[in-house]
Amino acid sequence: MAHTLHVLTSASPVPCSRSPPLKHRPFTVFSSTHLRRSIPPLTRRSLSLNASLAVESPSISGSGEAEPLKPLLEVKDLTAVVAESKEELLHGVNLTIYEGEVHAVMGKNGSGKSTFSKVLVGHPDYEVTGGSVIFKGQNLLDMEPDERSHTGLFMSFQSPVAIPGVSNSDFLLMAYNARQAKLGLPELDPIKFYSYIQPKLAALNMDPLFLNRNVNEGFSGGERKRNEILQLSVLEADLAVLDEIDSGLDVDALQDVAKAVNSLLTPKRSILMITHYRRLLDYITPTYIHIMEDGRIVKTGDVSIAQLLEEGGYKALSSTS
Ligand SMILES: Nc1ncnc2c1ncn2[C@@H]1O[C@H](COP(=O)(O)OP(=O)(O)OP(=O)(O)O)[C@@H](O)[C@H]1O
Repeated sequence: MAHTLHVLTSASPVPCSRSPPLKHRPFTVFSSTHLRRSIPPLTRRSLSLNASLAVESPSISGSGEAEPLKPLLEVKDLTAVVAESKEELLHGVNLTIYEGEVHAVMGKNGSGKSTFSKVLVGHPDYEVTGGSVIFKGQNLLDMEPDERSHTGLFMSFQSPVAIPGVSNSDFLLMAYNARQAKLGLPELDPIKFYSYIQPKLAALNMDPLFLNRNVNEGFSGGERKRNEILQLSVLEADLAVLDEIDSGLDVDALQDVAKAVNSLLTPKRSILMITHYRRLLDYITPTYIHIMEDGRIVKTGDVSIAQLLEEGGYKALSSTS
C-alpha cells in the first residue's frame, strides 16, 4: 500500500532503468546561464520571488554582502529514449535552476516537455542515455524515484491518477511520514497531522471533506489539480515540477492554486512549471521562460517571450532567434 502511495508523489519504488551515459553532445543555443550572467543576483532574486511574499532573503549576509546563489538543479546534455522502443525523445536538454527561481517551459504539443519532467522524476517509461542531472549537489540519475522525492523533488503530473480504496488523508499522512522518516525527522500521528494540514487546505480553498475521499477518485479535473498542490504543500519540496497545473482550472481555482504555489516559494525553493498559456505566468511570475522544441531547449528569455508567443505563436519566436 505504501508503495502505491508513493507513486503520486513521484516517489515510486519502481526502479529507474538507465544505460551508461553516451558521449555528451555539444549543445548550446541561448542558455539561461548566459542570461543569468547578465542579471545581477539580487535582481534575479527579486524577479523570482512573488511580490506578495514577505520573506527576508538569505542572500544578504550579516556584512550586507550578497551570498552566491546555489544551483538547485543542473541538467547537462540530457538525452533519453522510450524504454521499450529505444526511440530518442530528449536530444540534449540543458537547464540550470538556482534556489528561489521559477522557470517555465513552453513549447508546441509533442515537443518533449512532459517527457523531460518525467525523466527528472525517474519515470520507468524512459531510459536516460546520456548527460547528467545534479540536484542539490547529488547525482539525481543515481537515485531511485522515491529517493528523488525524499531528496526534495516533487512532480505534479499532467493527468493525476486516482487510487481507489485509499483515502486522501491516509495517502497524505503516509507520504508525509515516509519523507520525515527518511530525513530522520519526527513523524506525526493522524490528529497532529490534521492540525498540520488544516491551513494548507484553507490556502487552497479546499473543503476538509476532500480528506475523506479516495485519492482523486471521482474528482473533477480542477479538483485533481488542487489536490496535487495540496500534496506539494504537505511535502514542502525544494523543487516542484508542475506539468500543466493550469489545465482544467476555472479562473478562481487558478488563482487559489497560484496563491498556494506562491506561498510555498522561499529563497531556497524553486519551481519548474510546464504551461501552454500566459495566464498562469500572470499569477506565478517566472524568472525565466524556456522554449522546448524537438526534445531540446532552443530559447530562453524573460516573461516577454510569453507575450510574443501569445501574439504571434511559435512562428514569432523563431523569427526572433
Ligand atoms: N512512453 C512513450 N512512448 C512512445 N512515445 C512517447 C512516450 N512518451 C512520449 N512520447 C512521444 O514523445 C513526444 C513528446 O511527448 P511529450 O508528452 O513529452 O510532449 P509535450 O511537449 O509534453 O506535449 P503536450 O504539450 O501535448 O503535453 C510525443 O511525440 C509523444 O508521442
